[in-house]
Formats: sequence, C-alpha cells, structure tokens
Amino acid sequence: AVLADNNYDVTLWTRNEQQANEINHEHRNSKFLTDAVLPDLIRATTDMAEAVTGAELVLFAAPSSAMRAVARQAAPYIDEATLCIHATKGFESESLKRMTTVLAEELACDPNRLVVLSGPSHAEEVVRRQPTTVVVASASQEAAERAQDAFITPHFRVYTNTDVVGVEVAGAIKNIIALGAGLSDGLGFGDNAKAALLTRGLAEISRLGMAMGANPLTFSGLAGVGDLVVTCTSRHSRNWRAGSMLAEGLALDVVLDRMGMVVEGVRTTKAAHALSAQFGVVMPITEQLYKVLFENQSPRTAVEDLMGRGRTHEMEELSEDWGLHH
Ligand SMILES: NC(=O)c1ccc[n+]([C@@H]2O[C@H](COP(=O)([O-])OP(=O)(O)OC[C@H]3O[C@@H](n4cnc5c(N)ncnc54)[C@H](O)[C@@H]3O)[C@@H](O)[C@H]2O)c1
Ligand SMILES: O=P(O)(O)OC[C@H](O)CO
Repeated sequence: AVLADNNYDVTLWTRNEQQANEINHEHRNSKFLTDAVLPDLIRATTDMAEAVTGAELVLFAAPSSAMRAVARQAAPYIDEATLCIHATKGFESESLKRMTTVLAEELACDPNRLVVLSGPSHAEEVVRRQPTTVVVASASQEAAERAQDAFITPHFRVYTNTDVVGVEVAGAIKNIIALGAGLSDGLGFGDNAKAALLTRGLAEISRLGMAMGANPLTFSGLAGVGDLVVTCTSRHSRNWRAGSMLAEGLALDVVLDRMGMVVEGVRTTKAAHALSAQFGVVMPITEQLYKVLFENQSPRTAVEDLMGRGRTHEMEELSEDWGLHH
C-alpha cells in the first residue's frame, strides 16, 4: 500500500487463489487486514513469474520459515538490476542464518543489492496511513537510498542505515521480549514489570547483536528501541497476544492454532537460545522463555528465576556489553 501511494504498480504474490481474487475484485484482504481497503494499484497473482519478472524491486515478506523456499521460487525471475528488500523478522531455524544471508544464497546476488526494512510498523496501522517510521539497511548506502526513495511518503518516514546485522538481529529478538511482555501482562503484572522486560530485553538484544558484529548504536534506533516498544505494548502484536494466551495456561500448539498468523518469537526463541550458546552471550529472558515454551517451565517460576538472579552492577555490565571502559 505504501508503494502504491508512491504510484508504483504493485503485484502481490500469494499461494492462495481465493485471496488473490478477493484482492483483485474487492480490494480487500479480509483474513489479514480486516476492513482495510487496498489501493487500486495493487493486484495479486499466484504466478511467481508474473509477479517478479521485470520488477524494479521485490519485497520479500514471507515468514522466516518460508523465506528460503519463496526466494528459491522467485530467483529465476530476478535480474541483476532488481533491488531485493525483505521485511521478515527472524532467523532460519536450523542454520541460524539471518534473512539477508538466506536471500544472498538463494538469489545468488551481491549483498549490495539486498536491503532489510524493519522498525515499528504494524501492518494494521500502515495500511490506514497512520504515521509510521522505519529503517532500511543495506551494506550499500546507495541501495538503502533506493529503498528509501521507493517507500518514503508523508505517512511513512524511512531512515537509512548500513548496519544490516544490527537491524536484522534487533527485529528478530524483540519478538521474544514481546512474548515475555504478553506473558507478564497476562499474569497480571504491571507497568514496572513491562519496563523491566523492555530495558533488560534491550540489553540482551544488544549483547547478542554486538557479538554477531552489529553496531551498538543501531539498538537505540527504530529497529531496536522503536520496534521493541511497539511490539511489547501494541494490541496489534501477535507475539504479545500469544504471550498473554500462554499466561492463561493454554498449550503452545493451541495458542499458535488460535492465532492463525505467524508468531515469529516462538521459532526465534529456539534460534536465539542456540545463538546465545554459539556466541557465549548471556540472555536470561530468552533462556526463561525457552524453558516456558519448550520445557514446560511455569511462567511464574520463570519470573522468580529472573528476579532471583545474582546481584549485578548495572554500569559495569552495560560497559562490558558496549565495550566501554567503566
Ligand atoms: N504483520 C506486521 O505488522 C509485520 C510488520 C513488520 C514485519 N512483519 C514480518 O513479516 C513476516 C510475515 O509476517 P505477516 O504478518 O505477514 O504474517 P502472516 O502470518 O500474517 O502472513 C504470512 C503469509 O505468508 C504465507 N505463507 C506462509 N508460509 C508460506 C510459504 N511456505 N510460501 C508462501 N507463503 C507462505 C501465509 O499464507 C500468509 O499469507 C514476519 O517475519 C513478520 O515478523 C510483520
Ligand atoms: O505482530 P508482531 O508481534 O509479529 O509484530 C509485528 C511487527 O514486527 C511490529 O513492528
């Protein structure tokens, strides 16, 4: 919808014929964006060749679990001039690869043509043209600026960044913290607990990100603090909603079934748990979420464990995380 507002002819690709028909004939996508009217310049197809051939830019927005398969399908129709952007927040499950790595492999393309678009941007608000700010990051500033030009509108403000690792890690890990925020709210805890989760969550995100090569400044930007705040506090967040349902005592598979949309934080918890071991990074909130989701730990015990951790000197810990001298 943002691209259509900038007068691009937009072709959406979907596997679902009925959904494509609804978009083309009624300009609606009722399952995912109830009530929103889509711009006329958007049309949908189930034919990948039709969607991608000759496109100036391709935006991948599949769930992380489907990114490789979707990119593989699109690859034959993408040429060297195409700018490839993704808006997916997660890692590949087994390989623990970031999404730009998956795209670079499948599209056999130069990282300078790849861009990640991230930041606080619930689709429900973007489609209503409510003020939204995002960041586009690429190894190439020029590619990031091309993406900025394509997406920027009076309602959708786009910042550039060249820290692809930081933007991707921040966008993925905030979903774990949002699951935690939903659990906390669902258990009846208050604003103090949520502020603690956000603050200590950001420390955890930054710690892993820096170990993976990110620039620490990215975490105080839109992909970091910005997306963390919106996902932990918005009623639109699927991760937050899934966390609050878990607090009601529902089993994980029941929660995922009821959501009917991707809850990236679940797979990301597993991936981040493995990454924290791989990079030797302490991630206490992720650790507790992992136990709640996959080892039947009760959420209340998880909170007790977090609150009962060894005493810490805040400034010493943050200095070490940020590589500063205390
Ligand atoms: N919804 C948002 O507001 C929002 C905002 C920013 C980023 N994201 C990110 O975008 C990604 C997708 O999220 P979403 O909200 O669109 O999820 P969704 O669950 O609402 O929709 C996912 C779509 O992908 C399709 N899909 C699933 N597996 C597929 C496959 N193997 N091949 C082709 N299509 C497949 C589903 O049928 C569905 O149409 C996630 O990584 C999410 O974190 C979402
Ligand atoms: O609905 P969620 O929890 O997947 O969050 C969507 C976006 O990442 C918010 O920026």
